[in-house]
Amino acid sequence: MTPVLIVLNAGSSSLKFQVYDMLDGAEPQLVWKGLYEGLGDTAHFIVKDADGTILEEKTWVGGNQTGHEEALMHLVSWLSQFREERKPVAIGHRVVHGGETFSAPVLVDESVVQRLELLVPLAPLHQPHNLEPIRIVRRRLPGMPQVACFDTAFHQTQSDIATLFALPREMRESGVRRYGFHGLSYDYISSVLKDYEPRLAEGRVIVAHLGNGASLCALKDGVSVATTMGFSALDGLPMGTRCGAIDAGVVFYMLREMKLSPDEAEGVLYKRSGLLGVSGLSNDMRVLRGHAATNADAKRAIDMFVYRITREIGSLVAALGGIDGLVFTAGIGENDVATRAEVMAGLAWTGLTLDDAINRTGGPCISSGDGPMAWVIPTNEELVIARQTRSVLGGMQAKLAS
Ligand SMILES: Nc1ncnc2c1ncn2[C@@H]1O[C@H](COP(=O)(O)OP(=O)(O)O)[C@@H](O)[C@H]1O
Ligand SMILES: CC(=O)OP(=O)(O)O
Ligand SMILES: [Mg+2]
Repeated sequence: MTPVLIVLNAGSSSLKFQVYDMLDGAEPQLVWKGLYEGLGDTAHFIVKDADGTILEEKTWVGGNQTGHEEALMHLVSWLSQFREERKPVAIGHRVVHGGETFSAPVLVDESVVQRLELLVPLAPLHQPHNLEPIRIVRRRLPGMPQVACFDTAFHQTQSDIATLFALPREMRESGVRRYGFHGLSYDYISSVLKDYEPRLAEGRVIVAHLGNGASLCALKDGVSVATTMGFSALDGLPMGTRCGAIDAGVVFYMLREMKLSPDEAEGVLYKRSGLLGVSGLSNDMRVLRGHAATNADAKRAIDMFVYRITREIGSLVAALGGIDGLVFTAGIGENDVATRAEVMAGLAWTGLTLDDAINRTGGPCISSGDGPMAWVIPTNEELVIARQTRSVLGGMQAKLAS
């Protein structure tokens, strides 16, 4: 019987999962991956094997019959058909915010859950949904070890200066500082750089995680020295529906002059801004690209996205004192040929030169010449969660044995 790890990444209406074989000493091996989406409404389940072959699909019509709890229990029952071969031994979760308290993955107990709940206001779009399956598992599968893996933890290597807001000291002391996110993705990219180009693993590399959420990270010798997201996942680059960095004065104007409540203002910044807000059309780059030739607002949204990425990369080049490599990853970074080409064009001053033909075929190396290199590297946040979960469990077993 092979022990397996379940990796969960829960969103507001979706639950992504992956199942990994845990063989002694080897990298966790992906066995199944799948998704529940449309939770709370018309829910859809799909599961594939490691090669991407669809094993099963199912749709439920039934509103509150198909929430996160039902999805999780359906997953447990789906897995039980393989109980002769594979036994779940732990669950690893993506938790977006670890705050000041958690600088590494942690075994979940009641006090951990309580401390993570305090961070909900810092990541309202993510944290409540990340915590929900943790609570459900504690109730429905008591005794199942759970490990929380944080998007913030990878950035703990940053200097005090890089994480400081220019606010009064007592604010910093109460945890108001830059944390940074997408750390599970940056951890993965950092871990595979040597397989793509050994020089990058020791160089000055900027990783562009461009998905529905988007940020940049400056890596030196594989560790984070600066990033565009700050206190919350609202900072930095504009995103699918989030505004990215804006003048804090805009928020006061919304509250005082436009008479928005704090909740309404938060809704505007998190859910109605970014590519969606500027285009008035969609948060999805595929849709915007499809309309850009005929719809000026779609084009404007894309141009703003590219402009801001290019500017922020310039800022990280300064933080690193130069650039040896640029990596594109996540939904847009991995798939949108035109975004990569446009960002690269804006960075010609760094010596980055695009190989147009290779960019069209997806890379992996999309640069030419002797200057800095550019790569397309698919991210794998779930594998990092599996690695971290296993290492926490290993530590726990070692403790029990001693
Ligand atoms: N083929 C594609 N071409 C261009 N953009 C794409 C493509 N596929 C996905 N995307 C973009 O990637 C986004 C999803 O990225 P992803 O990294 O999966 O985000 P998240 O994990 O935050 O949901 C979509 O909203 C869309 O903008
Ligand atoms: C932290 C964050 O923005 O995550 P996502 O990209 O999944 O929205
Ligand atoms: Mg993501």
